[in-house]
Amino acid sequence: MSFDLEDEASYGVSFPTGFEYGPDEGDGETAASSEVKPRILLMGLRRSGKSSIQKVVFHKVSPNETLFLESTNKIVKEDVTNSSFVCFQIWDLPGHLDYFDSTFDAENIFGSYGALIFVIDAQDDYMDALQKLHVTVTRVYKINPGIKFEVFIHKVDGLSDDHKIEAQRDIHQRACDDLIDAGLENVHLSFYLTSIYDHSIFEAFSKVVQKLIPQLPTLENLLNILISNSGIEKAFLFDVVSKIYIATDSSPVDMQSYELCCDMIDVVIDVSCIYGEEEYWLGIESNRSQRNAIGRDDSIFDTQSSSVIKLNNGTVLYLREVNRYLALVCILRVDSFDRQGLIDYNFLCFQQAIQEVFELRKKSKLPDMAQNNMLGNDVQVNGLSTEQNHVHEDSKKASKQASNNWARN
Ligand SMILES: Nc1nc2c(ncn2[C@@H]2O[C@H](COP(=O)(O)OP(=O)(O)OP(=O)(O)O)[C@@H](O)[C@H]2O)c(=O)[nH]1
Repeated sequence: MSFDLEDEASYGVSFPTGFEYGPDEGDGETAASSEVKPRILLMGLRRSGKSSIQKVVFHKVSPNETLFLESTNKIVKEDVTNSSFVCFQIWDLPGHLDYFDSTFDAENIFGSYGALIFVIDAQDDYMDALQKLHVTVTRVYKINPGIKFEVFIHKVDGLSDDHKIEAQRDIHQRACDDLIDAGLENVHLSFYLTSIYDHSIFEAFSKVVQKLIPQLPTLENLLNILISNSGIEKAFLFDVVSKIYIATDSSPVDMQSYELCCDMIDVVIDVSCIYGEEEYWLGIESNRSQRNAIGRDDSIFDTQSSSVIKLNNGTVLYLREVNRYLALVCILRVDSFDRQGLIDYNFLCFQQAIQEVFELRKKSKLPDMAQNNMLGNDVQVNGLSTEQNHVHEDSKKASKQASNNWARN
């Protein structure tokens, strides 16, 4: 598939300042800094790939550069505060330590609202990893029954398709059997096949992060309204820096569409680095340095910016910035794009609705929620805590108000 790039004017591109995570404009204290953030814990045996995952997804390190990463020796904590919807901490927990030992405060490590990602090296003998997974899940579940357990069957790039499916089936079966034997049949584990060498790691991380966003149903709903009124086939709301999609419409996601949208973000970032700011375009050495260079000056940020890529199969990729960190990437037929005015109008309604949901989030009480989880008192309704349900109900109202104005296709 070849890219038919439109003229340079359509690359009115601009991306976040700094390409580093930080509080959103106008957030002040409220959204990012003052609250207890959900926590994503990366666990697994030594050399299973935990640090590599974090580096590739959140630091734009290329997969090959992880080959010689040194073993992590202590818990490494990092804040990811990239938009009002996606604020969390990632903790990389080295594989050789026993966190249930009295030297660690397990209640503190595992007691927060969030997810535990257990990474299993699928290229290695995974029996020890399964044993460790079992011990971890049983202990952590006692401390924090609200935590989400996610299992990454990792490094699958080295396996044939048949092998991948067989590994997933076998690991799933064994892990669930062990839990049933321990009387923990209600504990839910989600499994993902991942590799840092393709988009699967971004896809899996997207799904993990989405589970931590209480407004997800509202965002999905807004995207559904947007695509049905605008003749769009598929739309993703991306966190641009990490290429995690924080929401999509409710039609199924096919990997190829997701990859295309990720590639578009890469193209747009690269072009904006080259043409967005004169002083940088000569000095660019690699993708990474481009990304680091991109936001040293606020001047390349412009909320009006957008990009169009026409593919030679009659499909158009359309990207619009929603706010400093989020971008909407849509896939549509070229004839639907004839009505770009309507799409742009509906996009403004969508942006407005997102803004309102975003305002509501600032008023939410995540610290209380995290506290409740820590004590194991949280009441869960439909997988959302009561506090999350309030946020969801309020944001549903906001999105409904904003979406009344949308134009029909
Ligand atoms: N083939 C392949 N190798 C990977 C993948 N992810 C990580 N690796 C390699 O696995 C090795 C170990 O990765 P690390 O990220 O250091 O592992 P870790 O789990 O953080 O290890 P500790 O810090 O010792 O707990 C590195 O050489 C990585 O390049 C993957 O998806 N595929």
